[in-house]
Amino acid sequence: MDVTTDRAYVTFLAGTGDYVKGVVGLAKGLRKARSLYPLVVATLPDVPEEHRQILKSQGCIVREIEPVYPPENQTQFSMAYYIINYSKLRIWEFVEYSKMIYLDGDIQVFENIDHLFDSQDGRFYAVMDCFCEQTWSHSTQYKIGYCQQCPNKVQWKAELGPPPPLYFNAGMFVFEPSLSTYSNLLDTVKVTPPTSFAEQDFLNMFFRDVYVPIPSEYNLVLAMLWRHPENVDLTKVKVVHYCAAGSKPWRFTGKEKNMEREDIKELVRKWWEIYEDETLDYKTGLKDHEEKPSQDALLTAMCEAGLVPIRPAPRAA
Ligand SMILES: O=c1ccn([C@@H]2O[C@H](COP(=O)(O)OP(=O)(O)O)[C@@H](O)[C@H]2O)c(=O)[nH]1
Ligand SMILES: OC[C@H]1O[C@H](O[C@@H]2[C@@H](O)[C@H](O)[C@@H](O)[C@H](O)[C@@H]2O)[C@H](O)[C@@H](O)[C@H]1O
Ligand SMILES: [Mn+2]
Repeated sequence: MDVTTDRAYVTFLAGTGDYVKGVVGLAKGLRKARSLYPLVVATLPDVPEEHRQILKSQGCIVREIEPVYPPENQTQFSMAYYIINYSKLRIWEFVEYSKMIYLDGDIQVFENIDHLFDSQDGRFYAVMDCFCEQTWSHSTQYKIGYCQQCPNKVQWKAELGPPPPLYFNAGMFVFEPSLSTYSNLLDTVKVTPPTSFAEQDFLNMFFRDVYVPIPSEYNLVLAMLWRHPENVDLTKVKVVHYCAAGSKPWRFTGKEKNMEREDIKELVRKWWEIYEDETLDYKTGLKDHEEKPSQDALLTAMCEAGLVPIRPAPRAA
């Protein structure tokens, strides 16, 4: 596995609430999955200093971003707080990284997915979403019972025009930061009327021509378990997205619809198992007085361990 320093995972944190627990869980999950890359946390200004310190103590790279707001509009977002999710667009400005994997704070990575960083450039990789939840009741798809997860179950009616293009869940995606893309995103969002799924709808429109669907094992949208169980093999799932109503592990009560399911309770338990595992806490590893190994010593150790990092060109004498 080539190790380069210009790759990283990135998540987004806003507010003074408990999503910081989600991000801590994600940082520990990536460590447990032995990912080779750091977790960058794009934080809005309203994230308290105490939360930033917690994230830094877990080895996260904390980067403050400014909010991004869509144009004024009377849109009813599917969830009122979705308006802050437009701020995710700031991550395209993190151009010190050539490739990043975005993960929502309510996602857990249970198996290593570093290989996604080797996917072909110039594409936008994400998992297809599902239109069957109540959150989609505003949409034509929902009204006629059409879902891209089972396109033959209810045919898209020709009189409705072409079927909707493949649509991804924006809780996880592989992308390349770029100042030109960033500038284009911000210019376009200023003139794009907001819609129910906020930045998720916007990103689907923006990246429509380069979107490449990847298997649901990389972002299990929990509703798939009861909406399309035939499309889910839990034994293969690497990434779980706790986006169904009532499924956020750090505030789980089990009272909402579908939250009494044994598979849901097991996935929540697995999240807590990582969150509470102190052996997964970030350790600087070296006592302050100990000499940190030189870069060469680290690279030699990684070569010997078969990690075969890209060795920097020998320094000029
Ligand atoms: O109060 C909030 C709401 C959202 N988020 C971030 O925005 C992401 C998207 O929101 P959410 O996951 O709740 O949307 P869902 O996937 O459940 O629709 C979260 O995962 C967090 O990373 C946050 O930090 N604070
Ligand atoms: O701001 C819009 C959000 O839209 C998405 O969440 C939705 C979507 O997946 C629906 O299809 C589900 O029905 C719903 O439960 C879920 O919350 C993303 O996960 C999130 O990161 C963010 O982009
Ligand atoms: Mn989410």
